[in-house]
Amino acid sequence: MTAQVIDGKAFAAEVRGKVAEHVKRLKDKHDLVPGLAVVLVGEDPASQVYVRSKGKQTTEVGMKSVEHKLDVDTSEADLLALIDKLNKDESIHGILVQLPLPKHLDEDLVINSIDPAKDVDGFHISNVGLLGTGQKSMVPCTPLGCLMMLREHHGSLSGMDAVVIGRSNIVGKPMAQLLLGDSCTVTIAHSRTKDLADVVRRADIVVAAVGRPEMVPGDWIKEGATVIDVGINRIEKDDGKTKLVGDVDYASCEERAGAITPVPGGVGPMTIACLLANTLTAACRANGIEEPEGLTA
Ligand SMILES: Nc1nc(=O)c2c([nH]1)NC[C@@H]1CN(c3ccc(C(=O)N[C@@H](CCC(=O)O)C(=O)O)cc3)C=[N+]21
Repeated sequence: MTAQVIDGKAFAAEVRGKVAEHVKRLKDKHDLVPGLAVVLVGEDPASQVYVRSKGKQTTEVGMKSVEHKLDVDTSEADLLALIDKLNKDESIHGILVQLPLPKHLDEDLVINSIDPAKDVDGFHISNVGLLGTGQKSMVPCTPLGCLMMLREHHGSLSGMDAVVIGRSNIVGKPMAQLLLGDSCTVTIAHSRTKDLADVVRRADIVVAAVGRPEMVPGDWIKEGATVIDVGINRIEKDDGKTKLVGDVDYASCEERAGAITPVPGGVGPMTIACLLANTLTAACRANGIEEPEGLTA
């Protein structure tokens, strides 16, 4: 079997189109412009590229984009003061603090100081708890993007066997919650899992989110399974140039899977599209306006 390629880039463009339509409606009907603030501490070049592309896409869908670039040695008190200011700013509906933060800053403390209603990353403990209990929450962007692609491809996920490889708070755990919410039988595997190959071989859906380049070989994949590759790893090729690869070995997995997301052009673009969708959702909720369908879990 040769897998159908799930085109995350095209799907993300569709999602952004939907977001843009709703943003226009908010402006016309309610004179409301959703605003997203992105906070970047330090000058990691990869983060800067990512923040720039978020800012550009935010403006393109008609929303307000604000970037705060802070010095790498910014104090915790100063960062918390900025978040407090953004929490109180009525023109800002979404706040994203780019992770990871420099070592001297307490990530949990910082994330939990964001108003949960503006926590468009869905990382605040209160959103984590709401998601875990099946209540309305802000849903983390990467898992939400994966869920949207799975629903689009399969329709219903009910009763499917799903294996999530990776147990991070930002992808693995929330992904498992979302799949459970859609009635999958969910296994969370990780670096200590015994017989990982056998666990993965049972899966109708494999979500790879470990951050290890090409670690899932094709012979772990059940014939016809759907493979969602969350990894974005920059590796050096033999000729000294670099390229982006995922957490699965694409060439061999593609031969066995029924469907697969590529890297780049898969989960990555959907993550940013979902960030915009979450900002729109947050703006609607903050103003008691009915939120659009199909843009959240
Ligand atoms: N609070 C917080 N929230 C995040 O969501 C967050 C974060 N911090 N820190 C950094 C990571 C990374 N991340 C990416 C999103 C999209 C692409 C993306 O669109 N990638 C393109 C390729 C880009 C390229 O060519 O380098 C693709 O996969 O096609 C990449 C990386 C979100 N992150």
